[in-house]
Amino acid sequence: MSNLLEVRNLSKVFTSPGGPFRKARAMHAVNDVSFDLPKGRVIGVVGESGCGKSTLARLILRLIEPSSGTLRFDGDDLLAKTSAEMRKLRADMQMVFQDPYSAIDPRYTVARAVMEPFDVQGREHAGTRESVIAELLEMVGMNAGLAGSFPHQISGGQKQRVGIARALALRPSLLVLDEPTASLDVSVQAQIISLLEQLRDDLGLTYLFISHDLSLVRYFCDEIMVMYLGRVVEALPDTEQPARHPYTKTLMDSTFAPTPNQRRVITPLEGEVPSPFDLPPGCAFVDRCPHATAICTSETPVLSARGGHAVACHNPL
Ligand SMILES: Nc1ncnc2c1ncn2[C@@H]1O[C@H](COP(=O)(O)OP(=O)(O)OP(=O)(O)O)[C@@H](O)[C@H]1O
Repeated sequence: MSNLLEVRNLSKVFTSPGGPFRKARAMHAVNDVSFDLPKGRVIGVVGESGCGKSTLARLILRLIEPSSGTLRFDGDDLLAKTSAEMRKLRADMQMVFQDPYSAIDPRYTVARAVMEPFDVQGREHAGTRESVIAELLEMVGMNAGLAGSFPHQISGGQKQRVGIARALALRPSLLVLDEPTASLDVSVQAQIISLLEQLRDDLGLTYLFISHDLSLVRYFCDEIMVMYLGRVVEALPDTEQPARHPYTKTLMDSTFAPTPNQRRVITPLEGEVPSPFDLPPGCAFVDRCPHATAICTSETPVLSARGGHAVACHNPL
């Protein structure tokens, strides 16, 4: 299986400017992340709020520029592309957001929203505008009669279907799904997940699926990357693997749900996430880790693999 996406040592540092009473500070929102996404696979990226999931997504689509690292998409060096080349390439790599309508003018009808990618890219489409709109709406399980509706006239689930139709309009091969169901009711969440599964099969799509919800990621994805404060701390080659990183174990223990429509109780992790600006020396998880030993406070563990299962921990389980 060839790789659609290859990410190597990708980092993003945000700096906060200093002032008369404050030093300038740097924060590694994404820190030395490497992975391959083979064509047709679904990799889930999971972690608590602020761990860098959305920043990783935006870096991959080059919506923001990395501080260092390399990105290859279908064999091409993405970072060597000019902005005009990137604009064309973006047709092939699309993003679905948690709130699809945050990026769409509220005065747009459903029809205009799903056709906007053609207008922005100046692309021709096969068939009449009406037939393309009908086809896109059908693809996401929406009645063509809703084409003339405005966002306030349709439900949250329908809005997300419009967001997915928009993302599919130019027939991408990669979809980056950033918490696509997080703002939806549980039953609607399950419908959107099954739509995404069906689209993956029908269109041969490759997904990077970002979520804070490990049970959903385990249900939906082929592989899982667990992020903690900008770093990948564990990469599981399949969803049945037991956790080897104590952080992943805690996330797994605090959730249960064999399917997305059987909801779960989430027990919050104990202890504070350290400030991303003042990372302690050693492992960033040390203050919350029941297995920490002296080395964990002094040496940052590197991600190392055993049988395709990688973990960054001095005392893996
Ligand atoms: N443009 C920016 N400027 C400065 N800091 C930023 C910027 N974007 C993100 N950050 C910081 O980078 C860190 C990672 O944020 P990011 O949004 O990627 O996390 P996340 O895991 O997606 O969280 P959430 O699920 O809450 O969106 C956070 O500490 C955030 O405050």
